[in-house]
Amino acid sequence: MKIGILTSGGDCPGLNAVIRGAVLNGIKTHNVEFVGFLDGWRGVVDGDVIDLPRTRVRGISKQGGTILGTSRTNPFEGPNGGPENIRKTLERLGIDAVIAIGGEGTLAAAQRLTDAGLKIVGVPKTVDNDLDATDFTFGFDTAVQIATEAIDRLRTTGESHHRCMVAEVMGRHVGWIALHSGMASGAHAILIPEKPVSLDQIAQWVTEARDRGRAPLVVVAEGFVTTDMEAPHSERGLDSFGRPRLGGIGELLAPEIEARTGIETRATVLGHIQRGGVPTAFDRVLATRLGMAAVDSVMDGLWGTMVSLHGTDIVRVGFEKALDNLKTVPEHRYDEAAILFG
Ligand SMILES: Nc1ncnc2c1ncn2[C@@H]1O[C@H](COP(=O)(O)OP(=O)(O)O)[C@@H](O)[C@H]1O
Ligand SMILES: O=P(O)(O)OC[C@H]1O[C@](O)(COP(=O)(O)O)[C@@H](O)[C@@H]1O
Ligand SMILES: [Mg+2]
Repeated sequence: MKIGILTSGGDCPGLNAVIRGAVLNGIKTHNVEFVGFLDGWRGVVDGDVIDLPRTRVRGISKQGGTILGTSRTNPFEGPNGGPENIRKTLERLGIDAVIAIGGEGTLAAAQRLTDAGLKIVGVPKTVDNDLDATDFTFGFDTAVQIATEAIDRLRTTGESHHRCMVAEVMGRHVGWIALHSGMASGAHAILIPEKPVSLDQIAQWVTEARDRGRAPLVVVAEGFVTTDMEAPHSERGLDSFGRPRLGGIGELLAPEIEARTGIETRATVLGHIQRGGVPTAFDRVLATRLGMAAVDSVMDGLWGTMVSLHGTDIVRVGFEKALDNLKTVPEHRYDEAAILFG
């Protein structure tokens, strides 16, 4: 048996650990061969693969990024796209099954291809931690760790200058990274997409913190909107899948906070730093287990399912469960964090 693996959509730390986990379990337990598709669905559509012998995955679980490359190619587009062409390409390459590692876009594509009869198993990937039907995704813990370290640094310079510091973190639709890094770093306000807040409320939290002698710290997710905004702030056009590129809400908030509070305010965007570099031990273990479990799912013929973390167990769930809803920050988690604001 030969399994093809791909990594697709935005990268995040832990992708290589998934690949290694899959290859080692496949070779040691099931005696299967592996190839890797280069650059996500692009490699599937073009039949662009590399062999993945055990030597190729040696020591990679601590490496950030993905040794296979990634892209936002739509597998249904182009002269070689679509299920029939892909089926022929897989047959030509002698590939029996595919493991697709990706987020909601990748899994939506995988679901459509599985519905058309292709043999695909998924591994959930999102640094934002917004996929439903899995408790955590690998990469999230690393992003929170990186963000927390960066915010701790902003804190000391903010304190020296008696400034308000605004740290902007990732989070297109959900505020998990902001919630966790904000709570870990003792933020005086955490602003997330799920909970629009007025500028006056933000200014009040900032003023309260200053009045207690603190240098106010605000953590904001890129997808946050104030109660006066209709859509998340976007100033850099669209990405290759046609979605607005977010980022810049921190710079928008800083002068508003300064005007309302009289406190000198600076904004910092953490950006892709949150997605780069070595994964934490937690993410390496989670990613390795998911990769191993994905191969077991292939051996069991569980097409159209993904492996997922449920408590401390790795379980199997249908793609539709993951795609039905976004995993947003629940009200009670926000309310709990808000006790610490101001
Ligand atoms: N409904 C869909 N049908 C087919 N392909 C899709 C669909 N949604 C997204 N894709 C493709 O899935 C890939 C990854 O999507 P994207 O949302 O960028 O990343 P992620 O998998 O991280 O969510 C892209 O190649 C995109 O073209
Ligand atoms: O710059 P890129 O690659 O378009 O990605 C930016 C986007 O990716 C995200 O990090 C989400 O990625 P995930 O698919 O891993 O959740 C968003 O927070 C951000 O808007
Ligand atoms: Mg996505």
